[in-house]
Amino acid sequence: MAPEIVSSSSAIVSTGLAKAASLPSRAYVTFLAGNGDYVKGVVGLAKGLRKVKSAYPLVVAVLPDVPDDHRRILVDQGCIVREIEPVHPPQNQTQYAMAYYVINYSKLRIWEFVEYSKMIYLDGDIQVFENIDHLFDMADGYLYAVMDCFCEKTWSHTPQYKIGYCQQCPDKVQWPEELGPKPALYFNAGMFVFEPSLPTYDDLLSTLKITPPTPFAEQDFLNMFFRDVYRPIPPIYNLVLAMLWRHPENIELEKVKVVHYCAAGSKPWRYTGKEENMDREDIKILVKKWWDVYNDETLDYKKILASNAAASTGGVCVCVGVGVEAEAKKLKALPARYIAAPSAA
Ligand SMILES: O=c1ccn([C@@H]2O[C@H](COP(=O)(O)OP(=O)(O)O)[C@@H](O)[C@H]2O)c(=O)[nH]1
Ligand SMILES: OC[C@H]1O[C@H](O[C@@H]2[C@@H](O)[C@H](O)[C@@H](O)[C@H](O)[C@@H]2O)[C@H](O)[C@@H](O)[C@H]1O
Ligand SMILES: [Mn+2]
Repeated sequence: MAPEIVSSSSAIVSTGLAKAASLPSRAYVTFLAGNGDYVKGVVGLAKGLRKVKSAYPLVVAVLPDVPDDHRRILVDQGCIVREIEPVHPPQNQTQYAMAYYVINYSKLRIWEFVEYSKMIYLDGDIQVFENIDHLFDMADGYLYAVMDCFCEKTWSHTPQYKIGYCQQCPDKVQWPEELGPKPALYFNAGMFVFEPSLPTYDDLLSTLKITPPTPFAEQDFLNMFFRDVYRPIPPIYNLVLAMLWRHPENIELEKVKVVHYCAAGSKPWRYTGKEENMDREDIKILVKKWWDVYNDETLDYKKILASNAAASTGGVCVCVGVGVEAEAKKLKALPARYIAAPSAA
């Protein structure tokens, strides 16, 4: 039987708490497809956000093919599970950089989550090691994201790769005039700060219908669509791992807050250390850091619920869920009606 989709209770808590304290309704959001092992990435992300005491919940946009047991796991970790319909790009002969990228167009559904005024999208293969809630306070009207790197083989189809040009070091190889204007700044779509909006959502989907797909699928499309409102933020907010060997001069690892395990072979839950660059000491440290959070049972939502319930006295708020406990502390005790716990399936 499908688990109770928690958005009813946790959303009440998060929006209820927001209304109670007139906090803007904000949330982190990630995307989960299939019945494979990416669910481990999302569990790790939920626990990571809890460890850094984020004040906002984690919404998980799941495709219909995400099985009930995986949804239950996410609900039990305090996530707000929202089912979305897939988004299919126009029929095409495009060779995607990775064949599975075609499912990533479904990320576009998150612009429809207008119960939130601002959201931070994070891929399921991302971990947040330091609190980034302050990014929600950046000016409205823009899409904020970290610039990508064009130096990996995944970019070998592009002119910039062929001439050795990368926006991370624009002076190393000058962009030749004969290739036309220099490419606009290009962001990695594994992490971005955005504002859900129905007009934008409708515009995204109608524009997609007439846009021939390209190798980086929805990432290319989002860069084209938001080109005029994209604002770069520092790489500490989305360390694309390839930066460690492609542009080490741009990275101060000890200052990095968010790590994106997107390099081939770097997904912690699949890590063998055998692929190129995966035997680097910094990669081994980052993979261990991910596992330390994933295996930390004190970060399990259910354990927090149980210890809160034991500690709570009548009338004191037991507001839990990814992020709301921090919010609850801020708001002091609220009437017991804000007790949040996933309703039984
Ligand atoms: O089988 C899959 C493949 C991808 N994803 C989601 O789509 C995102 C983008 O894919 P991925 O991170 O593998 O792309 P990369 O950043 O490595 O290019 C993942 O982080 C997941 O959130 C998923 O849920 N299941
Ligand atoms: O569907 C396209 C994907 O494109 C991006 O991943 C790429 C990109 O970062 C390249 O620059 C790297 O070389 C490559 O390794 C990495 O996989 C996003 O991380 C992902 O969320 C998703 O949008
Ligand atoms: Mn990713």
